[in-house]
Amino acid sequence: MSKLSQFRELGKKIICVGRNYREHAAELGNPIPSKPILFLKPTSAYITEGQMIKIPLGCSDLNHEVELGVVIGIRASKIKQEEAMKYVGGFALGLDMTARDWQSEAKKNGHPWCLAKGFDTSCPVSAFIDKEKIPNPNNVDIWLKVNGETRQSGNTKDMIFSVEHLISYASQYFTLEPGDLLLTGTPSGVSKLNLGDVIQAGLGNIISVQFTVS
Ligand SMILES: O=C([O-])CC(=O)C(=O)O
Ligand SMILES: [Mg+2]
Repeated sequence: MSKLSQFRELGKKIICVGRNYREHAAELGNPIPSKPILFLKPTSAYITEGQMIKIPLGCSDLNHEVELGVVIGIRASKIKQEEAMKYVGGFALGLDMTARDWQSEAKKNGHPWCLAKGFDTSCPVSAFIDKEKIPNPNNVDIWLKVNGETRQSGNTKDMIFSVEHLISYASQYFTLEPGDLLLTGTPSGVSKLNLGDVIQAGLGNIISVQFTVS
């Protein structure tokens, strides 16, 4: 299991969940989903603390989305919700950086979100968090500040679909592999970032990260 401390090198995919908090779905004018909305980011999107978030060329509305990340510990295919936690190796805090202008255009045209969500530096992550540090991932405070001002402040108990439900659901379609990261969706408060902004984000007082937009 110690290998999971390098989940970014080990994992083959980043599976993201969209609209998993009612207030965030509402703030973007989207309906509440009746089943999880999944999309992928490439692992080339990863950055870790000390690296900068880059505004992608041509993007004029880069947004932050703070999310609880679940790191898969054991290969999982078509598993039941009741057994899902056995396959969890640990956790991470992730930022689902989003080019909102590109995403809005893609939504309007029925195009994929690949570029809007998967560009280089679109997945800043914390260090690996041991599984024991988060005994109940469905009740964790999650927060994000920009230049010291709170923008997002939520709790994973407000997720529409629980961590167990998401793992089970995703595993019906993708074989989950050790090191894969599942980002569980963002609470409300997403907002536009500018050059030089400093983001601090965390899970309660379990972990916090800092990234600069450059
Ligand atoms: O772009 C969106 O709003 C969908 C999403 O990733 C989320 O809800 O976390
Ligand atoms: Mg997101």
